[in-house]
Amino acid sequence: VGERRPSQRVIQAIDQFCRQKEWAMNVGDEKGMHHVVNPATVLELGTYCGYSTLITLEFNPHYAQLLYESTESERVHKPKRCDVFFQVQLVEEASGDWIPKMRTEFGVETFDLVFLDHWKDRYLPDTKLLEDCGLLRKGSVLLADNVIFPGTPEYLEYVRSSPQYESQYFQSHLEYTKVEDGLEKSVYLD
Ligand SMILES: O=C(NC/C=C/[C@H]1O[C@@H](n2ccc(=O)cc2)[C@H](O)[C@@H]1O)c1cc([N+](=O)[O-])cc(O)c1O
Ligand SMILES: [Mg+2]
Repeated sequence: VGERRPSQRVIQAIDQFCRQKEWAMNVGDEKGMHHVVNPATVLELGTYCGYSTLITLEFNPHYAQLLYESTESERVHKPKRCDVFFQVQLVEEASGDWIPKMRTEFGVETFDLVFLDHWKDRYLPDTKLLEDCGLLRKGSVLLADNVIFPGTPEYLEYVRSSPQYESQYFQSHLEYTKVEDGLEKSVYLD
């Protein structure tokens, strides 16, 4: 068990603070994302404090600044290797505006993993946008936080009833609490 990477120490400090001092809406250490296959191209919708970030969309300049400081990454278009294993590219825009630009602005063909953790009423429209823009391929994984609390009923209904997805619920708790919540993992079948 080697020395924790700086980013892991930051995560540990965030979890400790949110458990002991002040709750915050990070996906948290219990739900986590550990059961998701090892992705190469990841889109995160909703950076917040950068707890779980890779290519991430955030339009609140305050949260965006937090990410720059915690990962020494530069502003969008000048991706900087902020860790041995991945680049962080932060887009300070609304998901609905920028998903259609992912191919032209970043040369993304398709995403291996999309982590949905932004406004809950954006999960469904943004999923349909990703489909319409051809940014999902056979096997792409949508991982959605908060499908129980605060809840994303329309999104859940869609991915669970659509023949285009194989969907699975990972029961857990709302971060740092005993309230039920969980992650929905939906594999795009194309
Ligand atoms: O509301 C929640 N999350 C909304 C997150 C929103 C984040 O996504 C960004 N964004 C970026 C791009 C956009 O297009 C829109 C928003 C916003 O600027 C914010 O940083 C939430 C709430 C609870 N809760 O217990 O109440 C628990 C959770 O785990 C949650 O995730
Ligand atoms: Mg969340």
